[in-house]
Amino acid sequence: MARKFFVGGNWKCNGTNEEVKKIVSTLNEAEIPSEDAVEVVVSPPFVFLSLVKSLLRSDIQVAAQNCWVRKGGAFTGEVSAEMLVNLGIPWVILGHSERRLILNESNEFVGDKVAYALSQGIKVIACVGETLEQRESGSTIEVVAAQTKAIADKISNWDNVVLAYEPVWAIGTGKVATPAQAQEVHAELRKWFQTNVSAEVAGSVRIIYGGSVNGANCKELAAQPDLDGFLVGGASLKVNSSYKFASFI
Ligand SMILES: O=C(COP(=O)(O)O)NO
Repeated sequence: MARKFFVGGNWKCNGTNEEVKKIVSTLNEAEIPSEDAVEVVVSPPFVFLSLVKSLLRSDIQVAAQNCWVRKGGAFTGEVSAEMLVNLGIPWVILGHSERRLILNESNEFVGDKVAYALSQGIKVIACVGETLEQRESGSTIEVVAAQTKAIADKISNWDNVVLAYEPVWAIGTGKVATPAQAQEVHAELRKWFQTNVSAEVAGSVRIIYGGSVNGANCKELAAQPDLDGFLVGGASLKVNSSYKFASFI
Protein backbone atom coordinates (compact mmCIF):
# COMPACT_ATOMS: atom_id res chain seq x y z
CA MET A 1 0.00 0.00 0.00
CA ALA A 2 1.37 3.44 -0.90
CA ARG A 3 2.18 5.52 2.15
CA LYS A 4 1.36 9.23 1.81
CA PHE A 5 4.51 11.33 2.14
CA PHE A 6 4.62 13.42 5.32
CA VAL A 7 6.57 16.61 5.93
CA GLY A 8 6.50 18.18 9.37
CA GLY A 9 8.11 21.44 10.43
CA ASN A 10 9.09 21.54 14.09
CA TRP A 11 9.62 25.20 14.99
CA LYS A 12 10.67 24.25 18.54
CA CYS A 13 10.94 27.11 21.07
CA ASN A 14 11.34 29.86 18.51
CA GLY A 15 9.48 32.86 17.08
CA THR A 16 7.77 36.14 17.73
CA ASN A 17 4.37 37.27 16.49
CA GLU A 18 6.06 39.06 13.59
CA GLU A 19 8.37 36.17 12.68
CA VAL A 20 5.52 33.67 12.82
CA LYS A 21 3.33 35.84 10.60
CA LYS A 22 6.21 36.11 8.10
CA ILE A 23 6.75 32.35 7.98
CA VAL A 24 3.02 31.72 7.58
CA SER A 25 2.70 34.26 4.78
CA THR A 26 5.61 32.61 2.97
CA LEU A 27 4.13 29.15 3.48
CA ASN A 28 0.79 30.46 2.17
CA GLU A 29 2.60 31.33 -1.07
CA ALA A 30 4.73 28.18 -1.16
CA GLU A 31 4.50 25.65 -3.96
CA ILE A 32 3.39 22.39 -2.35
CA PRO A 33 2.06 19.22 -3.94
CA SER A 34 -1.62 18.38 -3.54
CA GLU A 35 -2.87 17.04 -0.21
CA ASP A 36 -3.49 13.59 -1.68
CA ALA A 37 0.22 13.32 -2.48
CA VAL A 38 1.83 14.90 0.57
CA GLU A 39 0.67 15.68 4.11
CA VAL A 40 2.24 18.88 5.42
CA VAL A 41 2.19 19.87 9.08
CA VAL A 42 3.83 22.78 10.90
CA SER A 43 4.38 22.82 14.65
CA PRO A 44 4.69 26.25 16.31
CA PRO A 45 5.10 26.80 20.05
CA PHE A 46 1.84 26.59 22.03
CA VAL A 47 1.54 30.40 22.28
CA PHE A 48 1.28 30.73 18.48
CA LEU A 49 -1.04 27.79 17.76
CA SER A 50 -4.22 29.89 17.40
CA LEU A 51 -2.46 32.63 15.42
CA VAL A 52 -0.92 30.13 12.98
CA LYS A 53 -4.17 28.19 12.63
CA SER A 54 -6.08 31.40 11.89
CA LEU A 55 -3.65 32.59 9.17
CA LEU A 56 -2.39 29.35 7.57
CA ARG A 57 -3.72 27.93 4.28
CA SER A 58 -6.10 25.01 4.78
CA ASP A 59 -3.91 22.39 3.06
CA ILE A 60 -1.21 22.68 5.74
CA GLN A 61 -2.11 21.26 9.16
CA VAL A 62 -0.97 22.43 12.59
CA ALA A 63 0.63 20.35 15.35
CA ALA A 64 1.36 21.10 18.99
CA GLN A 65 4.83 20.18 20.26
CA ASN A 66 3.58 18.31 23.32
CA CYS A 67 0.55 17.66 25.50
CA TRP A 68 -0.11 16.31 28.96
CA VAL A 69 -0.36 12.61 29.78
CA ARG A 70 -3.94 12.69 31.10
CA LYS A 71 -7.02 14.90 31.42
CA GLY A 72 -6.18 18.49 32.39
CA GLY A 73 -6.38 19.82 35.94
CA ALA A 74 -3.88 20.71 38.65
CA PHE A 75 -0.84 20.36 36.37
CA THR A 76 0.63 23.85 36.30
CA GLY A 77 2.25 24.75 33.02
CA GLU A 78 0.90 21.78 31.11
CA VAL A 79 -1.41 21.85 28.05
CA SER A 80 -3.96 19.06 27.76
CA ALA A 81 -5.00 17.10 24.69
CA GLU A 82 -8.54 18.37 25.34
CA MET A 83 -7.28 21.92 24.93
CA LEU A 84 -5.74 21.02 21.57
CA VAL A 85 -9.07 19.53 20.48
CA ASN A 86 -10.80 22.70 21.63
CA LEU A 87 -8.39 24.78 19.51
CA GLY A 88 -8.94 22.51 16.52
CA ILE A 89 -5.30 21.35 16.49
CA PRO A 90 -5.25 17.88 14.90
CA TRP A 91 -1.63 16.78 15.53
CA VAL A 92 0.87 16.65 18.37
CA ILE A 93 4.56 15.79 18.48
CA LEU A 94 5.36 13.49 21.42
CA GLY A 95 8.57 11.95 22.74
CA HIS A 96 10.93 14.40 21.09
CA SER A 97 14.50 13.67 22.23
CA GLU A 98 14.78 17.20 23.58
CA ARG A 99 12.01 16.31 26.05
CA ARG A 100 13.27 12.79 26.72
CA LEU A 101 16.76 14.03 27.53
CA ILE A 102 16.15 17.47 29.05
CA LEU A 103 12.91 16.71 30.90
CA ASN A 104 13.60 13.02 31.52
CA GLU A 105 10.50 11.77 29.73
CA SER A 106 10.76 7.98 29.99
CA ASN A 107 9.78 5.53 27.26
CA GLU A 108 6.74 4.51 29.32
CA PHE A 109 5.70 8.13 29.96
CA VAL A 110 5.88 8.80 26.21
CA GLY A 111 3.84 5.65 25.55
CA ASP A 112 1.18 6.85 28.00
CA LYS A 113 1.14 10.31 26.37
CA VAL A 114 0.68 8.82 22.90
CA ALA A 115 -2.17 6.63 24.13
CA TYR A 116 -3.93 9.53 25.84
CA ALA A 117 -3.57 11.93 22.90
CA LEU A 118 -4.96 9.28 20.53
CA SER A 119 -7.83 8.62 22.94
CA GLN A 120 -8.80 12.31 22.62
CA GLY A 121 -8.72 12.16 18.82
CA ILE A 122 -5.37 13.89 18.35
CA LYS A 123 -3.00 12.36 15.76
CA VAL A 124 0.55 11.80 16.93
CA ILE A 125 4.04 12.27 15.52
CA ALA A 126 5.92 9.98 17.91
CA CYS A 127 9.69 10.51 18.06
CA VAL A 128 12.39 7.92 18.67
CA GLY A 129 16.14 8.12 18.26
CA GLU A 130 19.47 7.15 19.72
CA THR A 131 22.28 9.28 21.19
CA LEU A 132 25.76 9.32 19.65
CA GLU A 133 27.02 7.18 22.54
CA GLN A 134 24.28 4.60 21.92
CA ARG A 135 25.07 4.53 18.20
CA GLU A 136 28.80 4.19 18.82
CA SER A 137 28.14 1.33 21.23
CA GLY A 138 26.11 -0.45 18.54
CA SER A 139 22.80 -0.27 20.40
CA THR A 140 20.87 1.96 17.95
CA ILE A 141 18.29 -0.65 16.94
CA GLU A 142 17.87 -1.88 20.51
CA VAL A 143 17.20 1.69 21.70
CA VAL A 144 14.71 2.71 19.02
CA ALA A 145 12.95 -0.67 19.25
CA ALA A 146 12.51 -0.22 23.01
CA GLN A 147 11.17 3.32 22.49
CA THR A 148 8.74 2.03 19.86
CA LYS A 149 7.71 -0.96 21.99
CA ALA A 150 6.84 1.37 24.89
CA ILE A 151 4.32 3.03 22.57
CA ALA A 152 3.06 -0.23 21.04
CA ASP A 153 2.45 -1.61 24.54
CA LYS A 154 -0.05 1.22 25.15
CA ILE A 155 -1.91 1.51 21.84
CA SER A 156 -3.84 -0.91 19.66
CA ASN A 157 -4.12 1.18 16.51
CA TRP A 158 -1.35 2.91 14.54
CA ASP A 159 -3.59 4.56 11.93
CA ASN A 160 -3.14 8.00 13.49
CA VAL A 161 0.52 7.70 14.40
CA VAL A 162 3.53 8.77 12.34
CA LEU A 163 6.83 7.48 13.76
CA ALA A 164 9.74 9.94 13.50
CA TYR A 165 13.23 8.47 13.65
CA GLU A 166 15.44 11.35 14.79
CA PRO A 167 18.98 10.35 15.73
CA VAL A 168 19.94 12.70 18.55
CA TRP A 169 23.43 13.16 17.10
CA ALA A 170 21.90 14.59 13.90
CA ILE A 171 19.50 17.04 15.53
CA GLY A 172 20.69 20.64 15.23
CA THR A 173 24.24 19.56 14.41
CA GLY A 174 24.33 19.73 10.61
CA LYS A 175 25.49 16.08 10.73
CA VAL A 176 22.59 14.60 8.80
CA ALA A 177 22.37 10.79 8.71
CA THR A 178 23.51 9.37 5.42
CA PRO A 179 20.71 7.89 3.29
CA ALA A 180 22.13 4.44 4.08
CA GLN A 181 22.17 5.11 7.84
CA ALA A 182 18.60 6.38 7.77
CA GLN A 183 17.36 3.56 5.54
CA GLU A 184 18.98 0.93 7.77
CA VAL A 185 17.14 2.12 10.88
CA HIS A 186 13.87 2.72 9.06
CA ALA A 187 14.01 -0.79 7.62
CA GLU A 188 14.79 -2.28 11.04
CA LEU A 189 11.85 -0.38 12.55
CA ARG A 190 9.56 -1.65 9.78
CA LYS A 191 10.83 -5.17 10.49
CA TRP A 192 10.10 -4.59 14.17
CA PHE A 193 6.48 -3.72 13.31
CA GLN A 194 6.25 -6.81 11.10
CA THR A 195 7.42 -9.06 13.94
CA ASN A 196 5.77 -7.36 16.90
CA VAL A 197 2.62 -5.64 15.60
CA SER A 198 1.41 -6.85 12.20
CA ALA A 199 2.37 -7.05 8.55
CA GLU A 200 -0.40 -4.56 7.81
CA VAL A 201 0.92 -1.95 10.23
CA ALA A 202 4.49 -2.59 9.06
CA GLY A 203 3.35 -1.81 5.54
CA SER A 204 1.20 1.21 6.34
CA VAL A 205 2.85 3.07 9.21
CA ARG A 206 4.77 6.11 8.03
CA ILE A 207 8.32 6.30 9.36
CA ILE A 208 9.80 9.75 8.80
CA TYR A 209 13.32 11.03 9.36
CA GLY A 210 14.48 14.10 11.32
CA GLY A 211 17.92 15.48 12.02
CA SER A 212 19.55 18.29 10.01
CA VAL A 213 17.29 17.84 6.99
CA ASN A 214 17.38 20.66 4.46
CA GLY A 215 16.64 21.42 0.83
CA ALA A 216 20.05 20.15 -0.22
CA ASN A 217 19.97 16.68 1.39
CA CYS A 218 16.26 15.84 1.39
CA LYS A 219 15.95 14.41 -2.11
CA GLU A 220 18.48 11.60 -1.58
CA LEU A 221 16.97 10.78 1.80
CA ALA A 222 13.45 10.82 0.35
CA ALA A 223 14.50 8.27 -2.25
CA GLN A 224 15.05 5.62 0.45
CA PRO A 225 12.34 2.94 0.29
CA ASP A 226 11.49 2.94 4.00
CA LEU A 227 11.63 6.69 4.50
CA ASP A 228 8.18 8.29 4.28
CA GLY A 229 8.96 11.91 4.97
CA PHE A 230 10.65 14.33 7.33
CA LEU A 231 10.38 16.14 10.60
CA VAL A 232 12.37 19.29 9.92
CA GLY A 233 13.66 21.57 12.66
CA GLY A 234 15.94 24.48 11.87
CA ALA A 235 15.35 24.50 8.12
CA SER A 236 11.57 24.82 8.64
CA LEU A 237 12.16 28.29 10.06
CA LYS A 238 14.41 29.47 7.24
CA VAL A 239 11.68 30.11 4.75
CA ASN A 240 12.01 32.99 2.34
CA SER A 241 10.32 34.30 -0.75
CA SER A 242 12.12 31.81 -3.00
CA TYR A 243 10.98 28.97 -0.72
CA LYS A 244 9.94 25.91 -2.63
CA PHE A 245 8.39 23.35 -0.38
CA ALA A 246 8.74 20.96 -3.25
CA SER A 247 12.46 20.85 -2.46
CA PHE A 248 11.50 18.74 0.53
CA ILE A 249 9.65 16.19 -1.56
O1 LIG B 1 14.42 17.99 16.05
C1 LIG B 1 14.16 17.91 14.86
C2 LIG B 1 15.20 18.14 13.80
O2 LIG B 1 15.84 19.37 14.05
P1 LIG B 1 16.94 19.90 12.98
O3 LIG B 1 16.29 19.77 11.61
O4 LIG B 1 17.19 21.32 13.38
O5 LIG B 1 18.13 18.99 13.12
N1 LIG B 1 12.92 17.65 14.45
O6 LIG B 1 11.94 17.40 15.36
